[in-house]
Amino acid sequence: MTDRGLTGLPSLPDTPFLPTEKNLGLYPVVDTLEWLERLLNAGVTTIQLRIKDKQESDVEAIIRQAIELGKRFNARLFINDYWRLAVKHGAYGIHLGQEDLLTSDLKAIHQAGLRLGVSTHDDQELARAVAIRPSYIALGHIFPTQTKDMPSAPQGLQELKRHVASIPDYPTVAIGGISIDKVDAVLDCGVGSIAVVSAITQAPDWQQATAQLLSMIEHRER
Ligand SMILES: Cc1ncc(COP(=O)(O)OP(=O)(O)O)c(N)n1
Ligand SMILES: Cc1ncsc1CCOP(=O)(O)O
Ligand SMILES: [Mg+2]
Repeated sequence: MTDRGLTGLPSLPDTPFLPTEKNLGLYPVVDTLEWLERLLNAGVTTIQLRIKDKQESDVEAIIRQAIELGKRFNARLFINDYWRLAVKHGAYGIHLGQEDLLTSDLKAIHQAGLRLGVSTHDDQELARAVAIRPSYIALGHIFPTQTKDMPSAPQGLQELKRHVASIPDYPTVAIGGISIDKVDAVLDCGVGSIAVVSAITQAPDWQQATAQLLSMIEHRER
């Protein structure tokens, strides 16, 4: 029998994905080895390499080096999208969106012992994510963002709070348009982690922005 009825996905692992920290803290999402190294040196412990729309052969060397770097810093490095390369090179974890789930081998990822983060935008996607029993669930986008074209409207803080409350056993990550001035309000919704791109990479002073974000988010961690 398949799970297509509930999840639309052909085949799910029999047990949950490996756990990760309940509160993943500050979670920068970056697209180069240079950013990874800078941010790991600045004290970031959860991070994602998100390279878009390249051939696997063009990104394999970068992904391999990123995974080595993550291990050297004992960091939780999630690879976005390129799940085959993440499995091949033994990443800490993988991040997949709803569309990615349709073309990924979740059993292979699970069997290889990688953690899995899944994106969600609404109640239906949240139900599908829960059926997969991933390591964390991302909720977004929370506010308008310039970084990624989003077909749906931002979910806002009220929906974020409701979604977080509905999955108390999962580590949660909020993403999308989260600038430093919005961090406290997002944390008030109960999320364990805040993922950011532009709040760091477009900041006038990325070191100052990273230090401030780390201190605001760690200060609130339980
Ligand atoms: C932490 C986190 N949350 C959401 C996303 C978005 O993933 P996805 O919907 O697959 O879109 P792309 O990032 O692949 O364009 C993410 N990467 N990280
Ligand atoms: C990758 C991604 N997924 C949902 S929103 C987003 C981009 C977040 O970037 P920013 O923090 O600059 O809004
Ligand atoms: Mg994706």
